[in-house]
Amino acid sequence: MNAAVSVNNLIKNYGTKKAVVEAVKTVSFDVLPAELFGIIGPDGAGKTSLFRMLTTLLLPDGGYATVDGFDIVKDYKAIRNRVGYMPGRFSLYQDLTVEENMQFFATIFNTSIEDNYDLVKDIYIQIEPFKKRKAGKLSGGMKQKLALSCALIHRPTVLFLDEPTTGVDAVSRKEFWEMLKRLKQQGITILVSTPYMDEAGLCDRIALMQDGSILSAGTPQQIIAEFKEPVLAIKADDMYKLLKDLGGYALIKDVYSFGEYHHAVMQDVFDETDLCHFLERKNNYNVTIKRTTPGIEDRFMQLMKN
Ligand SMILES: Nc1ncnc2c1ncn2[C@@H]1O[C@H](COP(=O)(O)OP(=O)(O)OP(=O)(O)O)[C@@H](O)[C@H]1O
Repeated sequence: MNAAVSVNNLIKNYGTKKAVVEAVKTVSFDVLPAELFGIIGPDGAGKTSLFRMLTTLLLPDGGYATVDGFDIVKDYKAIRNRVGYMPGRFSLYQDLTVEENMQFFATIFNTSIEDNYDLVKDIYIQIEPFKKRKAGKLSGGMKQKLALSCALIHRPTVLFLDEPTTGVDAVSRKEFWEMLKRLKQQGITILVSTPYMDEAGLCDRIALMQDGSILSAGTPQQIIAEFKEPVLAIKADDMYKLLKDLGGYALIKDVYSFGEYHHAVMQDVFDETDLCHFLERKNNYNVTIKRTTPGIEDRFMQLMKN
């Protein structure tokens, strides 16, 4: 099957020769048609630079890529007609109403809301009651739905969503991912970037990105399976002291905060009772230790430290 997006050793640098920022460093990956592909990485990882190159808004400094079979440099006009792009910020005209924003984006692409209503209906219906309201006066979740509707109005084959759920409440985030699943079922290829690890599991495949490089790519299950060491979830009354003390235990390879627990990556052979006694001797109170299944975040931490 031909890839919907094919990225080969793509490079983006900013700045001058003296002070170069290597935002994207020889990145390669493929996305299949109708795949939901996530680029997962913290702020500054290079996600926006990558998306802006693939949507032809930024020229690469090296490598090449195709979107829907078209070259991102030579065939930029064809690509612009085929992709939908929802940037992290500023994609809407705040002074235009919901309806006017939709009409504006439809007009740019020489189409109309009516022509493609079936594609955006599910999403647009939720904001239609506010169609006379200015975009600037919408809640975060509603802005996000409007931005997605605008990015879809010309029926793109590939959709790029740059951190679409940043600053959006938990319920709207969940609804948003359900919308993405439905769009995928309609055959749209979706590339979505996010700093949230919990969203990685909702993608068909993901690439973990940091400092301009892809550290690992595959299905969420494949990435989790790369993590081989045993992990313990540990908590006590004073979590700060606990973290420091865990760092001094010989059989712990790595330890970091993880929600209400700390995660300790253990050597293959260890004894939980011995660890508990060690922590109690150091005056940690109400210590709880339990074996836990590693997730994508654990693998990311491991890759970042290597
Ligand atoms: N126009 C620019 N000039 C100089 N450096 C830039 C420019 N744009 C981005 N950078 C730098 O390139 C690196 C990658 O930034 P980029 O915005 O692509 O990452 P990101 O993963 O999308 O992060 P964020 O969510 O913070 O935007 C960062 O170090 C950033 O400071």
